[in-house]
This record gives sequence, C-alpha cells and structure tokens, in this order.
Amino acid sequence: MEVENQVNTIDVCQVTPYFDSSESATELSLPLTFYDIMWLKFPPVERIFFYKLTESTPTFFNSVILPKLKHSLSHTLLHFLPLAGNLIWPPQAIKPIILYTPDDGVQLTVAESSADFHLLSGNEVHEAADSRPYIPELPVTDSKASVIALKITLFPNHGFCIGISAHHSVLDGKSSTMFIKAWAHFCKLGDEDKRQYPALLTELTPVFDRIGIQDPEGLDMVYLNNWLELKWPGVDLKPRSLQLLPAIAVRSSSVRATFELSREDIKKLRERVLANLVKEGSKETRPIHLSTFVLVLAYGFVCIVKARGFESNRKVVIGFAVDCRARLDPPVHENYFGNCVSSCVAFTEAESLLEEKGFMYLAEMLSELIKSLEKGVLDGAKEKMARNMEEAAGGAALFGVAGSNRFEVYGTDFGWGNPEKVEITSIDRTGAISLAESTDGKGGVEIGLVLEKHEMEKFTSLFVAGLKNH
Ligand SMILES: CC(C)(COP(=O)(O)OP(=O)(O)OC[C@H]1O[C@@H](n2cnc3c(N)ncnc32)[C@H](O)[C@@H]1OP(=O)(O)O)[C@@H](O)C(=O)NCCC(=O)NCCSC(=O)CC(=O)O
Repeated sequence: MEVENQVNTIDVCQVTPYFDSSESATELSLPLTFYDIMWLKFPPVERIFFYKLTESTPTFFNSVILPKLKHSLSHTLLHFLPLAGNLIWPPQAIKPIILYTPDDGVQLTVAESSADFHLLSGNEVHEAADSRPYIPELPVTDSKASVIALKITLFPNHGFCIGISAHHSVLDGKSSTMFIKAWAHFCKLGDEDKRQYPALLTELTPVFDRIGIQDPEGLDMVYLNNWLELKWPGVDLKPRSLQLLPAIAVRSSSVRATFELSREDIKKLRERVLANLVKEGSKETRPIHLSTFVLVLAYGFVCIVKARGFESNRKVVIGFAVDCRARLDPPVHENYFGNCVSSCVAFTEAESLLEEKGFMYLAEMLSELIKSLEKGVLDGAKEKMARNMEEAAGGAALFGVAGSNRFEVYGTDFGWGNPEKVEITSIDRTGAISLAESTDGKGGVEIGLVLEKHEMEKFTSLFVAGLKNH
C-alpha cells in the first residue's frame, strides 16, 4: 500500500506570543536541570494529531481553521513563553539555558496534501515514511536550537493535521501534551476576531519554577559530561554545540501500524499472570504490580521479540520513562513544565521472552521494577546511567516507550472534534513503541509500532493469536 505523497508548502511563518497593549514582552530564561540535560542531544519527539473534517475545503481552511489556529497559538505562547524561545549556550555558562527574548517565536509551516488521509490516520499497516512530510524540521544550529516547530497540513475535504517537533531537552511528554491541550482549549473557546480568550484551566497552567528540583549529587554535570565525551560513529560532535544526534533515516521497508488492547483484553492478560502465580504457589508471598501499563508492555514486547526473530542469547534492554513529579520528596508541582522524568530499565535475554511463559516473566520483571521505585525514584541514578550506556554500546537490542496511556491525547479538541489519530512519528527512528489511551475512552490502550514489513506481518499474527488462545 503506497500513499502518494503530494505535499505542497503554502507558507512558512513565525508565530510570536501575543501581548495586548497592557502587557509588554520581557525576557525569560530558565536553567536546564539534570532531567533536561539527560535528553540534551536526543532527536526531537514528533507527534501528529490528525483531525477528520469533511467540511475542510481550502476556503474554510484558509478563512476559518488556519486563522483560528494561528491566533490561538499566539495567545497560548503567552502562557508558554519558553516554547517561543531557544536553547542557547552562552559563552560564560557551564550549561546551556532556555532563553525567550521579545520577538522570538515558533516556526509554523502550512501545507496542503493530496495523500490518502484515511490511510495515514488509520490503524492499518502503511509505509512508515509516509508520515514524514507532516513533521516540521526543528531548526537547530551549533549555537541555537528551537524548542518546538509546528506544521499544519490541509487534506482538502478530508481534514487537517498538526505536526509538532519538540526538543526533548526542554519538555517531556506531560509538558508537551499540556501545551497542545492549552492551545486546543483557547482555539475551541476563544474569539479570535476580538482576541478574547477564556482563562487557562488550572490543570493546563504550566509551572516554570525550578526551585523544587534538587540535585545534591550533581547529576546535571554527570549527564552533561557524558554527552560531551560521547563518540558517535561518523559524526563530529563539536564541544558546546547544540546539534542533536543525527536522526536515523527511515528505511523504505519500514511500516507503521497501530494495535489496540481493549480493557477486556487487559483484564484477561492480568488473569493469565495471576493464574500462573497461583499455579506456582507464589501469589501470597509476592504482591504484584499488574497495571495496565505493565501488561501492555509485557505483551507488546514479547510479540516484538518473537516477530524480530532474535537469537536466544541476544541481550534485550527495555527502558521506559517514569514521571517523577509525584514521586519526589517533597513532590514537584504536577504542572511542573520541563522534564521531570527518569528512566527505568529492564535487562534480559531474548531466550526468556521467547519461552512459553515469556509474557508472565516480563510482566513480573516490569512489576518488580516499578515497585522498586518506591525506594526512591532517583535511587542509584548515576550508576544506572553508566550501565545503560554500557549496554547500549554493547549491541543489546534496545526498546523504549514513547508517550503514555495517561496523557489523554484523544481529548485534544481544537473545536472540530477529537483527533482521529494521534501518532508519535519519531518511533520510526528510535525503535520505541508508542502508547496512548484508546480512542473510545473505555480503558483500553493503543500501541504504535514501526517494524520491517515481514516483522509486522509476524507481529500481527502473534498479537492476534496470543489474545485468542487463552
Ligand atoms: C512509571 C509508570 C509508567 C508506571 O505506570 P503504572 O500504571 O504501572 O503505575 P502507576 O503507579 O502509575 O499506576 C498504577 C495504578 O494506579 C492508578 N492510577 C495511577 N495514576 C493514575 C492516573 N493519573 N489516572 C488514572 N489512574 C491512575 C491506576 O489504577 C493504575 O493501574 P491501571 O493502569 O491498571 O488502572 C507511570 O507511573 C508513569 O510515570 N507514567 C508516565 C510516563 C511518562 O511520562 N512517559 C512519557 C515520557 S516522555 C516521552 O515519551 C515523550 C513524549 O511523550 O512527548
């Protein structure tokens, strides 16, 4: 299945925060914390929000949709000033900083596409590279990196999509989705002609204060030095350059698809693990954290390892982000804007996952890992980072998780309904799976995946059969 990619750029502009006459633009700078520096050179996180709208004629798009989106974006940026700024590294500073100065803004590209909206925004298997034209390039040079870039594309009479490219060193998934939701809120309820917008909801109001972020071990410099010492094949990583690690090109044989585990499927998977524990006589002695997240990851990754046909002795490393906001003592504000995630990593060998009880094994392993966070979410962070880098360099198969089943991205309504699909495009380069809550809001989870075509075929049959067989 090939999507004919005919995407024409209509406009590239800069959207600046809108200050009314009573306010004036002032400079704002934020230091990078160790949570931010952990992601300093990671390629951007890219999402596409697809909106189905058959009334979206070019006239309606240009006279209603686009002006509304642009004006509300400008208003939203007033509340999220760091997003309109840049990452810079002042000559006298030890670490880069985020700096907004008056007249800074976000690069917005507007385009029109004649590609198949239905296929792009659907769950079915399609070429991974087909999504790329809807993602804006994040402007980055040695001395300056944009925080976000946006691209709005019209599919005449089918709908439109909003692509966002976000610098992971400035914002994590919670912050990034908070911004998009705030923008949607203003777009839906504001009157752009009168420039009148409702108050920002408390749950979408960002908190920029870094005071609550403590770093007694000096992890910021540990992580920064790791980046500065990093060697990357074929790349000249200049000292103090803000260039990101090169994004791996998407292979033409890679395909993308979305799979769903319903609330019922998840319940059955949970029962399967519990039944196995009872059989092994270990239920009472070992309380187990069998959350939706654990079950979805265990089921998904076991199917992936099988589909990819790894040798049994291949090392497998599974990493996922942990939101530290509520886990710190004292906790950080739940709307803390920036990065406040640490990583949690499971080390195993393919053999354990390929066995009949591979799913139970991984579910128990992930459950133990999440329970261990209770000891302290940053416990042994320095040593863990060193081990992760060692394993990454040692040829292990690395698997990550992007997004979350808790971000409620499917409620992001700009005024023309909820999204048809929210895709994390960047998994085509990172090899991670992406998570989102199911569109029906009934407790299911959606898994986004990019694999080679033959692997995807195998994954599909394993995924479907594994749910039926028990
Ligand atoms: C570490 C975790 C993944 C572990 O998740 P778990 O679901 O296993 O564990 P948990 O303790 O959070 O929740 C356990 C149970 O508590 C309840 N529960 C807890 N919090 C809840 C909430 N906010 N809403 C609804 N239920 C909740 C549920 O019943 C859940 O079980 P049940 O679910 O069965 O009902 C998570 O706590 C976490 O930190 N998630 C955020 C990860 C994150 O920020 N990822 C994005 C990284 S940045 C990134 O990737 C880039 C980007 O996205 O842009």
